[in-house]
Amino acid sequence: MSTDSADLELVALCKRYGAGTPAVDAINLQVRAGSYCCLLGPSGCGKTTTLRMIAGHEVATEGDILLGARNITDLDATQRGTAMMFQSYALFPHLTALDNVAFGLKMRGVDAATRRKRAAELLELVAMGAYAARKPSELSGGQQQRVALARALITNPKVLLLDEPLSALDPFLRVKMRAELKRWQKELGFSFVHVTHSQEEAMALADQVVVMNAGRIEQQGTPHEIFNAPRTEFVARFMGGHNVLPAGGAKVAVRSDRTLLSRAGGAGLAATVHNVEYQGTYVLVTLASAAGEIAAMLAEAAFDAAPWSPGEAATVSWQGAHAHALQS
Ligand SMILES: Nc1ncnc2c1ncn2[C@@H]1O[C@H](COP(=O)(O)OP(=O)(O)OP(=O)(O)O)[C@@H](O)[C@H]1O
Repeated sequence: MSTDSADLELVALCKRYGAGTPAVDAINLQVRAGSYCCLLGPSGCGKTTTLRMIAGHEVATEGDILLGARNITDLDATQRGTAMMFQSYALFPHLTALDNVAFGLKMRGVDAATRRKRAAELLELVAMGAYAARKPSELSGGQQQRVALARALITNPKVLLLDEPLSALDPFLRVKMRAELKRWQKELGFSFVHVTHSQEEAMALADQVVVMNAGRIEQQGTPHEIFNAPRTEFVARFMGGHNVLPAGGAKVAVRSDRTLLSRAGGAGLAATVHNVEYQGTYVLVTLASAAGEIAAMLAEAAFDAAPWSPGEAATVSWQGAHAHALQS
């Protein structure tokens, strides 16, 4: 399998469907060759439109898409060096796994013997050689995903584009296939650009997380950077696991497992416990305060040593080093 990945770059890329707010608003993004990038954001933020412009399924209104040394903005989808894997895998129900995989080469005019040989090699690569003669309805969700991956790989892409590839799977299989996708990406050595609305999925998979909001990139970085130093209130709230709290006329984000509760009063925010939820390793204590709802994740042993009950008054505080100033 060739692994000639290339850097992907989006330069001031825009998509407007009509008057009003653009679906994608002049985004700049670099995805390094051989890396796993997740486009993450709520419904309607423009992530699918961005992916479809990279794939050539949607025309860019303005801006450029560069792949290695080539400007692919206006090229036909089949000429770009990208391949797409869809949410429902989009396998043809009446074709066998082998013919589904071979299909991409048929479209490119490759002769039948060559395309079947190549398709068989790719099915072996994804450990599906034994299922070559089966139709999609005779395969499990995970097996269909592997066939879809082999089908995307047959055109030798430099970048694989994945649109919510795990959302059709049940939660158990989703976690299993997530690990498999990551392994394939490392083994194949080329870039994956994966659209998801799941924070957990992006954190588990990505080298680079790109958080989008209303057509713009709100923040990008490693999962660790995004989770530990959210730059805006949107990112802190969207990633979860943080409280957004007032501090000196500005707002800061503090992780809920670093939010401290005391009965002694002193410096901090006055709050009232309104719910206590046992979660195993942690106990989640939610409180009402003038700054809105606050969540504190207390280690089980700490909670057991001094339990909290609904209705109790508490003072919420945090260490300065654990607070991240947020841009408005
Ligand atoms: N063909 C279209 N015509 C008009 N507007 C569109 C079209 N496709 C998308 N949009 C609009 O562009 C914006 C971005 O849509 P997009 O599908 O990229 O969002 P998304 O982040 O992928 O959301 P989701 O997670 O729901 O798929 C939305 O406001 C959407 O309504």
